[in-house]
Amino acid sequence: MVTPESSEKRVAFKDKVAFKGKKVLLFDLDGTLIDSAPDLALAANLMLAELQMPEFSQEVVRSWVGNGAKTLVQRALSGSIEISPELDAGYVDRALERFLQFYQANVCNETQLYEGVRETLQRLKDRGYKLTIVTNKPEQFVTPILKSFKLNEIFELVVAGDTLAKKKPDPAQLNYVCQQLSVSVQQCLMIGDSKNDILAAKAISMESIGLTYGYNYGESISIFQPEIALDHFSNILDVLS
Ligand SMILES: O=C(O)COP(=O)(O)O
Ligand SMILES: [Mg+2]
Repeated sequence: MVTPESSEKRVAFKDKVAFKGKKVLLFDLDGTLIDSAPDLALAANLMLAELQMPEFSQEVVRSWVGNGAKTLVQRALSGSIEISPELDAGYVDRALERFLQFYQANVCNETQLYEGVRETLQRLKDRGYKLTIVTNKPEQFVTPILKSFKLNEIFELVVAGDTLAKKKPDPAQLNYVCQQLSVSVQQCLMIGDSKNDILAAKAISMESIGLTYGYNYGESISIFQPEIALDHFSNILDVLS
């Protein structure tokens, strides 16, 4: 869906490059490069079934993705995006262990790259940009997914949800990319589908692109005011030189 705000910005940026001086692109993974919701929902429902708890549709699980595996498990056990304060920590840990096992076994069953992702990444790399991943997904899943899509070589750096002590919306992972690749915040651009991506970027005044097709808890990404909101991954080529 094109919101009035994103249409206006699209018109403003039409026929000209919107982002200048960028060297490094930071891509979110789930909901940006890959649609992983079917496999996340499967793993969550296998865990819930084992615990004899109600299962949820893929659409509902999709709206719980974005803050890493543990939060997803807590939301599934609560049956809501709001985590129940009554959840026992030991129970959550045991459920999480099972979720991780089920997800590991099904990490790339139905997960798909969004349309245009492979070609667009290659064209951006050919234009000289360094490509990186900044995801809240645990590292143990990121590597097999990238390998299964033969995308492990295209990224200069992968920062996963458990690489550092903090994850998005905290900007620590974004700062880490700047340090590791010796670039300034202004030379970087965060590209993601969720408010976590946009808020992390804003926290350090990094510019960002919001993608409208991913998982943002059922809300429009434009609300969080990325510099621009795009409906298709390949539109990134239009706003970068
Ligand atoms: O694993 C998640 O919760 C979301 O991961 P993402 O940061 O790649 O969207
Ligand atoms: Mg995401």
